[in-house]
Amino acid sequence: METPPKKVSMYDVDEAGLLQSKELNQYILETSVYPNEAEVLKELRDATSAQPQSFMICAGEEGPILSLLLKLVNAKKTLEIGVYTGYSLLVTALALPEDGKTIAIDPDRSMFEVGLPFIKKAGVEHKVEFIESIALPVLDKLLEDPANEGSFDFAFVDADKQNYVHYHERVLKLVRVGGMILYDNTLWGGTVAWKDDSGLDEFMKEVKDSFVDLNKKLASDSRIQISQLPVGDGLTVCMRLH
Ligand SMILES: C[S@@+](CC[C@H](N)C(=O)[O-])C[C@H]1O[C@@H](n2cnc3c(N)ncnc32)[C@H](O)[C@@H]1O
Repeated sequence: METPPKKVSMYDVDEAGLLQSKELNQYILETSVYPNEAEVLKELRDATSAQPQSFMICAGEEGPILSLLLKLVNAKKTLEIGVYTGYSLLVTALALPEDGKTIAIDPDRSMFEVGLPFIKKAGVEHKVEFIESIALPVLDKLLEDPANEGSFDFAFVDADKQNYVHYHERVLKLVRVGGMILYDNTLWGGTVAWKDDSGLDEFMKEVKDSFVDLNKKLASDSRIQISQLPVGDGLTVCMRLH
């Protein structure tokens, strides 16, 4: 019997990313990302590379766009779903004003502990409130207090991809009109455009289907304006319109 071809899994993340050109990806990193990356962010990225699931860290080229958008909306109060070792969290904390605050939710505190020394070193620990939990109950708890509605300027969603569609309804209530929600990985390695899924393992296929569904929903949601960027693994930027 023939051995079946290996299915594409989360561990097969290609360094070339969506560009499918390692050289071009490297060019972008070396030309515009790394020269402007804070030293402490570089250190956190290096420390994360020793972790067995280091592919989970957000793409280097996402840092600048995250920071830029946070500053554009004058973000002071933000939300992050999916912290891992805290790269995007540290980018956020560095972009917030001194009295800014970010609520960061993740059920795995051990990985946050890997990044915490760098957050402390950067002098931004006072801007971070880490909540050790899965996200949905925390969002529901926040929404129990009407004062939280429309009180966030910005949200970055980067966890538990199959639940993005459920996060959307909740996060949209928490973010103010004119505020932004960023959804990471929405092009899922380019697989959202694949006609034939037979090369994907079960998890990749399940997540692909949820992104195909989410992408359609976001594109037809009249409460937001979106731009889907081929940055990193696909980043959908949404602005709340009303
Ligand atoms: C892709 S990583 C986040 C990467 C991070 N934003 C960064 O910049 O490195 C996903 C994280 O989501 C967390 N996670 C998994 N399920 C979750 C859930 N239901 N709610 C919140 N976080 C969850 C995992 O523990 C993991 O740390």
